[in-house]
Amino acid sequence: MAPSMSMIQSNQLNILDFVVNKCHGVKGLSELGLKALPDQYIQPPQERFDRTTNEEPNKDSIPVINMSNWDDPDVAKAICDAACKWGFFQIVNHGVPIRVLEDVKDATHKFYALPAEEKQKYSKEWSVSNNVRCGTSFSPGAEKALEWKDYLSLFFVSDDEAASLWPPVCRNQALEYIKSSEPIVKKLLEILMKGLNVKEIDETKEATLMGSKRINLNYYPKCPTPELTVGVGRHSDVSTLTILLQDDIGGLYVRNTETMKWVHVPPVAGSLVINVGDALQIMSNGKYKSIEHRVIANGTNNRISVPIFVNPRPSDVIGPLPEVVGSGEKPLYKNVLYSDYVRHFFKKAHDGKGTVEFAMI
Ligand SMILES: COc1cc(/C=C/C(=O)SCCNC(=O)CCNC(=O)[C@H](O)C(C)(C)COP(=O)(O)OP(=O)(O)OC[C@H]2O[C@@H](n3cnc4c(N)ncnc43)[C@H](O)[C@@H]2OP(=O)(O)O)ccc1O
Ligand SMILES: O=C(O)CCC(=O)C(=O)O
Ligand SMILES: [Fe+2]
Repeated sequence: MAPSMSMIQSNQLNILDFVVNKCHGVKGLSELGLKALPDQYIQPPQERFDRTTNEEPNKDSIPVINMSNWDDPDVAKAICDAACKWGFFQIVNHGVPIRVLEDVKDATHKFYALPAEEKQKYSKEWSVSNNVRCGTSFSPGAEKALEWKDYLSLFFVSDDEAASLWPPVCRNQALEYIKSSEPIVKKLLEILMKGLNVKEIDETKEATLMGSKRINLNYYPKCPTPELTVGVGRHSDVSTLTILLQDDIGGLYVRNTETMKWVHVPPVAGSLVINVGDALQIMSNGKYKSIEHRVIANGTNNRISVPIFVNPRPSDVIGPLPEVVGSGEKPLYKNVLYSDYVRHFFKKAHDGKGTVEFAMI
């Protein structure tokens, strides 16, 4: 039987079964036209976002950096400064064609427009590979309150694997976005490494910095009571760098670690948001910051975002780079197997900056 509003009101609908197991996601819930948020999504008061108390009043903003002259020392300085202070910046004139960005946004909408039964083929239960996973919230089994977000997560192994396993409606667009962002990723890492006195990125270092990639297609549907829930709870990414494409709706907030208030990352047409992840914070011995961020739920609009997580390979051991701690600086982090680190991240609910404690000395 197709679910209806009255089934929800009379508690006949098993929300978790509908959203998680049947793969309708929160998009399916939103499209039922709910007037009230199901209890499972009600966050504790301290995790809700109240603009009057949480938002940075002086509108301090993360930098927008023009990459057209990427060899300019001022550009390199702006990038390293932003990575130290904010852990976040936006880039424009980055060399990724606007058409590629538009195509991957369209493809994201097309994927989420598929019937639930089609999306279910990629769910944890049915997917033929761990590298392809459609889900909702973050870690529903570990969360006290769910997050108002659906996702498709694609771990890139090879073009051949993507061709056979990734959903046809978004496969080529996701691959093209990954491929065409590679030059800017390399350039950013080269600049950031120079800032740490790493003169050359040899093959081993390149693999540890950017040897694996995961792309997520995130969907945040319109929410009946957005002030009671979150799109994504407070977390830092476990990547080396994240390259995030957002649409024009807005809602991503970054922690200002000086004031502890939250700063909005406004959509800038044609831009990409770059953030430092935990792996780079660890490798840089804390010089570059993997900053806490969150996404609010929206009562009026559906929103999408498409992050590419650029990571070490799962089999890499990461720790402070010898170039950083070689001159006697005290290491803040121990060496950890990257897949252990990521598994630790995925097995708990979002907990702000909690994950990095796993690697602290
Ligand atoms: C989804 O909402 C998110 C996601 C994020 C992500 C931020 C990032 O920075 S992602 C970059 C992570 N790096 C990598 O993926 C590269 C390294 N990968 C690995 O080492 C492995 O793929 C692995 C992650 C360790 C998984 O290994 P494996 O043992 O083969 O796989 P499983 O047994 O299936 O997974 C273990 C555990 O993790 C959960 N999980 C796996 N993949 C995902 C995923 N893509 N999204 C969510 N959860 C995932 C899986 O359910 C398992 O948990 P169980 O409790 O079910 O056993 C930031 C913010 C967000 O809101
Ligand atoms: O949707 C966004 O703007 C950010 C999503 C995010 O933080 C993530 O997927 O790790
Ligand atoms: Fe994130």
